[in-house]
Amino acid sequence: MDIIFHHPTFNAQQWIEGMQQKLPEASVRQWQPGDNQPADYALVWHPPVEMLSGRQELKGVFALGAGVDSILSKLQAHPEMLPKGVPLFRLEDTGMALQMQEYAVSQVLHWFRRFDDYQALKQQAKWQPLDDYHHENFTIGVLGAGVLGGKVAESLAAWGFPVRCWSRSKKDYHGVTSYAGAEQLDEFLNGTRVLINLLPNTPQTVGIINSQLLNKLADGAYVMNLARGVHLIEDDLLAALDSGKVKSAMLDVFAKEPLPENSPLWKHPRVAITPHLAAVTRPEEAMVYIAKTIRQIENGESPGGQVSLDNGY
Ligand SMILES: NC(=O)C1=CN([C@@H]2O[C@H](COP(=O)(O)OP(=O)(O)OC[C@H]3O[C@@H](n4cnc5c(N)ncnc54)[C@H](O)[C@@H]3O)[C@@H](O)[C@H]2O)C=CC1
Ligand SMILES: O=C(O)C(=O)CO
Repeated sequence: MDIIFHHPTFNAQQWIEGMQQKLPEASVRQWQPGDNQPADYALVWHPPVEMLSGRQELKGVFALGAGVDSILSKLQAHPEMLPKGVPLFRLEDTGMALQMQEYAVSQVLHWFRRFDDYQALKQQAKWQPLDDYHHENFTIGVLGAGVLGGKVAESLAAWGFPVRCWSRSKKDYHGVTSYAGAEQLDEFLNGTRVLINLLPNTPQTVGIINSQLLNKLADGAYVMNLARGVHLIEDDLLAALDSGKVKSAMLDVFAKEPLPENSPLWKHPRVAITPHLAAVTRPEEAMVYIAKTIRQIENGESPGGQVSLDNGY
């Protein structure tokens, strides 16, 4: 079995040795331009078109992340990049759900205990106890309730918050009220105080967090974007912050990354920023998952994690 690997920043040696150890029967190599030797599987992130095109022999391509939008958008321009019938897999959780839970829970608690307000008071050297917030007025809505969103929703429910989620089909997460489809989006938004985005980037979800949507949230809402920058219209968020409709935002992803130095988001006192690291690929967990999936394919089983090219995620 031959496996080719390409990632613009990961330590290739670590991945080659790791995969080799988990699949001793495999021969794993870093793909180099001009390498047309056969391969059974490809492990990729931002793959060059020539790495995959024409490789009809592939039994699977593995995206080394959860979101496959960058691969699918490249496929639009170069459909030959994924030969017909070759399945595309993505990482499902592999340690990312815990990171998303840490990120979301810590930020929700920060807002709920009004640490943002106390930080602002501290700047003015003001000793001023504020009214408590109450769980019943702190409904959390998770947009996108898949592998990551579902776990984030459940972990916040465990802290006693009313939690709801929105997805394409109904979900059954412990302590979480499920809303599904475009027809239930308004109901989901009505009364949501904290909006957390974990949707995939698809033509249906681009620009979904816009003025219209923000105006349907509870007054003084909080917004956390952990999915993709294209989901959020940044000017609409700034307007909602300035009008007071949105109290604060925590953003990990941006329309343009790195976020340009002249973006007004940097200077906004009620916007917090992290540089797209809410959840990163953990090599060991990812390699265990990929090796297990490869074994399932080799045994003729149908593994999970296959991307639906029709749905775009
Ligand atoms: N900021 C970061 O560091 C990271 C961000 N991500 C982002 O998180 C996203 C979610 O990852 P997973 O939970 O693994 O994906 P997933 O595919 O398991 O879940 C996606 C969810 O969105 C829902 N959905 C999709 N299209 C919809 C639509 N049109 N209307 C309503 N619901 C819709 C699905 O029903 C599903 O519940 C990734 O696509 C990626 O963009 C992932 C990892 C790290
Ligand atoms: O896995 C993903 O989709 C990511 O965004 C990683 O940063």
